[in-house]
Amino acid sequence: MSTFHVPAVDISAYVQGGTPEEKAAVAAAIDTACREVGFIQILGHGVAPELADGLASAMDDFFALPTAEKSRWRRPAAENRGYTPPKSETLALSAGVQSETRMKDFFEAFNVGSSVSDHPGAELVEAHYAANTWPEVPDFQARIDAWRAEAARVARTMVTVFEDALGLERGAISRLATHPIEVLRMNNYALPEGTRVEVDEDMIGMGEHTDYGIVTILWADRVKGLQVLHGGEWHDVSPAEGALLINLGDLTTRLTNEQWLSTLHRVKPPIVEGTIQRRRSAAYFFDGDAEATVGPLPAFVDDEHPRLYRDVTVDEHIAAKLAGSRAGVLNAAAGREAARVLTAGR
Ligand SMILES: O=C(O)CCC(=O)C(=O)O
Ligand SMILES: [Fe+2]
Repeated sequence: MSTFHVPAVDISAYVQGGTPEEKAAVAAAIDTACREVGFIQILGHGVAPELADGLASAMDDFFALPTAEKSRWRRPAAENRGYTPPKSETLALSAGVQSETRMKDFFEAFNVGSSVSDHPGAELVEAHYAANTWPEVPDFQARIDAWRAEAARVARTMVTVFEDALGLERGAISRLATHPIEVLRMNNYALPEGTRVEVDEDMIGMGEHTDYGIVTILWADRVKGLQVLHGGEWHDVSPAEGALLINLGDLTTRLTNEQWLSTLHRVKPPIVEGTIQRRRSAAYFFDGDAEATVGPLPAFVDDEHPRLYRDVTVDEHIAAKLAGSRAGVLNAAAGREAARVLTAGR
């Protein structure tokens, strides 16, 4: 393929308190990366490597359990929590793309997120803040919560960088996230031992989609499989040692009136000796307050740049996306994302 690279940006000036000049250089690099790619490797994020080890080992412990045990932790499609067995979700439907021939995505996942009890006193659209359930795996919750807290910190730092990079006043985006919908989706891409894969045509770990919210903080192991769409072609991405990937979600596309685009991505783990090579990732989605209204910010609308999106609540937007991925209802409101998918090669 081509010489595509995911840009790498060291954000330590924002993490450790750099000079205004150092911060301006980071913000400028993020602006370029967001305009050109929308997927970035972040260095200098300050997350201790042991926390990533803890996350990965917690995932290994859970996904190694027998299917019947894992299935005890299934939750209704309307609650984005708990265990998702393989082939129960179809991410392409969240992006408004119908896929008639292809089987459902083969990833399995375990989801946790912020709950009503995390926001005492706030008036919440409760459907987005369901309680977590925790499997009986020793230290599972402690390992996951330690990661989640740091992912949340990095997400908030990125929002500050975004505000600077876009020339917005502080708070222009963060005011939309005072009690944000947050989900950590831990993904395991594996087929039962001995499953032979003869044709890879329809074999998709996770279908093409854009993430839904403001920003995603993505930990991934270094097995290939993640692909991003750039310049009409799919490109493999794996993070450098110690880097975290971040990518823009659709709410940021809407806020910036497409100055910055949420990047389409999908997962096709490698086939080695006739079977899928196991791969793991954990996506932390930072999605904004459910009742907040999101539309193009005034700074991005003028005669040459008419509004491309009507105002929506985060609730409305996320619910339509989740109905696509989790409940199989094609998201008719994702016309602009679907158009981008359809112009891409498969
Ligand atoms: O597995 C990956 O690297 C990406 C996962 C992803 O895109 C998601 O969970 O939304
Ligand atoms: Fe994603």
